Amino acid sequence: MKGLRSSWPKPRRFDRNLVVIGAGAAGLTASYIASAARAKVTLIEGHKMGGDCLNYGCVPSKALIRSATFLRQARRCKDLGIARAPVEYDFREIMVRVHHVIKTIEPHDSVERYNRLGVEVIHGMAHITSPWTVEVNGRTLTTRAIVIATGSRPVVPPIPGLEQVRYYTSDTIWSLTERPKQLVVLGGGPVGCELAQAFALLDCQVIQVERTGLMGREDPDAVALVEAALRADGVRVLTQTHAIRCQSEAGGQQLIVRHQDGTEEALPFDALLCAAGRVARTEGFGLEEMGIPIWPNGVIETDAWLQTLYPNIYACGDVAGPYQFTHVAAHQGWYAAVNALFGSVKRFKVDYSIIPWTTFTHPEVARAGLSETEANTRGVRFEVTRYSLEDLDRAITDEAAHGFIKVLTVPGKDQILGVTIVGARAGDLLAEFVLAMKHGLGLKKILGTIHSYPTWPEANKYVAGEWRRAHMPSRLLGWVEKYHAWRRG
Ligand SMILES: Cc1cc2nc3c(=O)[nH]c(=O)nc-3n(C[C@H](O)[C@H](O)[C@H](O)COP(=O)(O)OP(=O)(O)OC[C@H]3O[C@@H](n4cnc5c(N)ncnc54)[C@H](O)[C@@H]3O)c2cc1C
Ligand SMILES: NC(=O)c1ccc[n+]([C@@H]2O[C@H](COP(=O)([O-])OP(=O)(O)OC[C@H]3O[C@@H](n4cnc5c(N)ncnc54)[C@H](O)[C@@H]3O)[C@@H](O)[C@H]2O)c1
Repeated sequence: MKGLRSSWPKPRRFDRNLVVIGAGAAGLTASYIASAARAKVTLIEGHKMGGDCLNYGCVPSKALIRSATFLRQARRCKDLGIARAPVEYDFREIMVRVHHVIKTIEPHDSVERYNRLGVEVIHGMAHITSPWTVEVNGRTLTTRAIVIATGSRPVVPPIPGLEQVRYYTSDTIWSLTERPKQLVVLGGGPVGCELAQAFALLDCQVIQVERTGLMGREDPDAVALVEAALRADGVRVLTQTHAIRCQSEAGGQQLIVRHQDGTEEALPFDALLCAAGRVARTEGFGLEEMGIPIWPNGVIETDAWLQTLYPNIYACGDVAGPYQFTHVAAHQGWYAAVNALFGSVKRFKVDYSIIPWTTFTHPEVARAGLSETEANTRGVRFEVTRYSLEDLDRAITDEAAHGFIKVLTVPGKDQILGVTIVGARAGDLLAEFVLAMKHGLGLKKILGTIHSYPTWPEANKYVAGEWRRAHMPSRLLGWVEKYHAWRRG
């Protein structure tokens, strides 16, 4: 390692303790932590502060989903005893609102806010020129350590003819001002499912094409509920279907797909959304020249401390993997900053033990820890406890009594190995399990906690109750029964 670094001249002194490249969730957190620790830190952003999450990802997608959810509720007003709830809307106005939401959140990630926190922010494309130097806007900054937080970009699959048709990615779909009449969504991951459902509710005819199955990482029971909900909202879901080519003719644009049985079909569209995954941004800013290795899945090779090949260059967020979530990027940002600044004294391995995530379809799917499939693949022994949200009072009053909580525990113990929740408020319900798992609290502790009535989190207590019922101390209960009989005389 030392040898590697010695091929570059080391500055005699450094202008900064840390240079962070990229102002998404990972880079913002890393620079915030560094300035809070009184280090001299510069954050370089080549495009928009807030990165993907604010500008093209979580924020616009959740804002769009909110409008779509309102339309679903209005259309199902009879379920709530309301005869008619006519709604009128303009697609353009909904997109205006999406951008308004971005603008409202923008100050949280702004240059002004970070300047106030003590972070120097430079707008420009950074280029790493040595282990201790970064170039931006023709200036060379010297630094003790570097954090790479350059994120990821959407994959555009190599489908013949794609370049000749009107296609969008999550980077560009937010520029729509007119509703596409027919939208083809390519991909059945979280982006594809969330957006296919939202656009269908906004009265687009949506066809979703997925080469395998929807939401491949999730519990099959959860996926079945989401797939049924997508269909009920009007999405034509085509799984095990391959995109063959795009064609543009006088009659319009088409995606030719091949179904599992080998038949081909032409799907007409006026917009096609590529939601086929995201790939780390690793090119064009010095990694190649520095020989920083990339794993076969495209992310920068890092160790348990997020160090790259060069011990003073760290990577975090989507560019480092293994997850692609805002909260994981922020979590890693803390480790990257702390290890970069204090690693020679004490360093911390990133804790990936309990990673939660939620896909914001309707119903939501929320996960932490192992799924049944993962536990089986890894040979982990487990018991399953299930609670149906159909029995939850609050879900019934909300006319949303669908879904379940599934908890995996160590056989004979209440220790939680994993949780999958499907339902209207799954993402919120998950938080209690994440806290329990993180701090080693078992289902008995959740059962012993008062949950206010009638709330959704009561479901967590009820699933713990199901576990308890299945693990009653039968011998003791036999004695207790005899005791009561004796007391009756
Ligand atoms: C549609 C969609 C919905 C999503 N919804 C969710 C969700 O609900 N929940 C969730 O947890 N995650 C969600 N995600 C994923 C989430 O957006 C990402 O995991 C997260 O943004 C990653 O943060 P990051 O800091 O690693 O990268 P980014 O946010 O991509 O930030 C990287 C930044 O680096 C900058 N940059 C790159 N190269 C350079 C350079 N050489 N010099 C200077 N700057 C550079 C880029 O301009 C960018 O601003 C969603 C993603 C999409 C696409
Ligand atoms: N709620 C959330 O937390 C949330 C929401 C959206 C995105 N994200 C993050 O963003 C990342 C990217 O999401 P994504 O959905 O784009 O990616 P993904 O990798 O999760 O899913 C992409 C899907 O597209 C399919 N696919 C790829 N090429 C295809 C082709 N040519 N034809 C048909 N299907 C094809 C794949 O089989 C896969 O199922 C995810 O990893 C996720 O972590 C998170």
